[in-house]
Amino acid sequence: METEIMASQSILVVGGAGYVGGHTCKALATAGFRPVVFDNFTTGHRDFVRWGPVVDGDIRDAVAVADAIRSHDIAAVLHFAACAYVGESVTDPQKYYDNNVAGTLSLLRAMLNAGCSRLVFSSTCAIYGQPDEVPIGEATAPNPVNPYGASKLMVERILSDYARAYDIRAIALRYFNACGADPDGEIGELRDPETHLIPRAMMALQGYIDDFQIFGSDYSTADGTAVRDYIHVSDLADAHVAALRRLLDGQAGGAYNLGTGQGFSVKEVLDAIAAEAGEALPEARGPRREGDPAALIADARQAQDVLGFSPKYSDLPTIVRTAWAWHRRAHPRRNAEPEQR
Ligand SMILES: NC(=O)c1ccc[n+]([C@@H]2O[C@H](COP(=O)([O-])OP(=O)(O)OC[C@H]3O[C@@H](n4cnc5c(N)ncnc54)[C@H](O)[C@@H]3O)[C@@H](O)[C@H]2O)c1
Ligand SMILES: O=c1ccn([C@@H]2O[C@H](COP(=O)(O)OP(=O)(O)O[C@H]3O[C@H](CO)[C@H](O)[C@H](O)[C@H]3O)[C@@H](O)[C@H]2O)c(=O)[nH]1
Repeated sequence: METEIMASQSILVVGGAGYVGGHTCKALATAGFRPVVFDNFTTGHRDFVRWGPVVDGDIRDAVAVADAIRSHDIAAVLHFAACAYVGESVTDPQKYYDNNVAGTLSLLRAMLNAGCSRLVFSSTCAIYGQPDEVPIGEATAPNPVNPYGASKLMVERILSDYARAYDIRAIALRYFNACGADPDGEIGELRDPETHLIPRAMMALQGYIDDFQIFGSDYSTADGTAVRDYIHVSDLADAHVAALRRLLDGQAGGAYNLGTGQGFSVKEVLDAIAAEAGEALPEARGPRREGDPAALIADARQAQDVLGFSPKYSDLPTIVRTAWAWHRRAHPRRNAEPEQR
């Protein structure tokens, strides 16, 4: 019998030069797909593009996206492109609704024009706002408390309306706290400015910031600091491959939480970082950051059941070890000698 050799399918990874998109390109290549990055490099990194070709472009340019889909014979789109700073979304909502919502409408127009109908979308636990109960299941009523979360919820709504009306099938993946770095050390988390707990703590250890603080010690949690569900970026990447396969198999779209179901407090995360680095962090405690809920923990059983989601790297020591290995390279220690005044 003749064996049919399938050419590897090309997947357009919009925002593929960023943190989660970059790791997902590696997972796609490992799984036998050909990732084609489409990115405007506002927050992305050229040296994160390692597993396939790149098209420089903006998702708000529907003609450029449609051209990329046609010229690379794209089978499906993974959509990571967005602005993703919660605080900035409050002070500059226009930027968020323009890039995240209008940008996605433009991307969808390009997909419809070019005949590409499968999409995996990066959503977030921010769509839930400040829910009263954890763990948070997908049926929890969404109630975003900032324009970033609102923009992601709007896109989810658009995707379900488009799925009903047009030939579009989409899976939204609602990540909780993405963290860690590629276990092989190829890429990691690199932003400017950096607002996230783990990279900020590591930048403080390496002498890059001197204002690191624990935001709030008076939450109703075991040690008073806020609790989050930290999910390793490589596990997120694998979940994207699983969601993609489901869509390419012709199965239904939907929305799935991605987390571990286990929460760690800020204090517990910092203790794990100190243990890995062999060095204590400054114990500076500041006020709560506005809009931060006390605890966000995922109920990710639907992702386990439907996508076979089974995190491999999301134990706290592995998260911290991979992040620290990357950060020491991205931010070599500086200011070893205290400045003379
Ligand atoms: N990092 C997290 O903890 C987290 C949690 C939940 C959801 N998300 C979502 O996951 C996605 C990826 O997040 P990330 O942390 O990797 O962010 P990131 O900033 O590292 O990546 C975003 C990428 O999209 C590109 N981009 C932005 N706007 C674009 C546009 N108009 N056209 C083309 N490219 C554009 C950027 O240059 C960058 O490469 C985002 O949609 C974010 O909202 C992230
Ligand atoms: O310097 C810091 C930075 C953060 N924190 C605390 O650490 C916890 C985690 O904060 P991150 O900024 O790392 O993450 P968030 O939980 O705020 O953000 C996550 O959820 C957001 C929605 O609420 C977005 O989806 C975002 O992309 C995602 O990382 C929070 O309690 C925060 O107050 C500190 O104590 N000090």
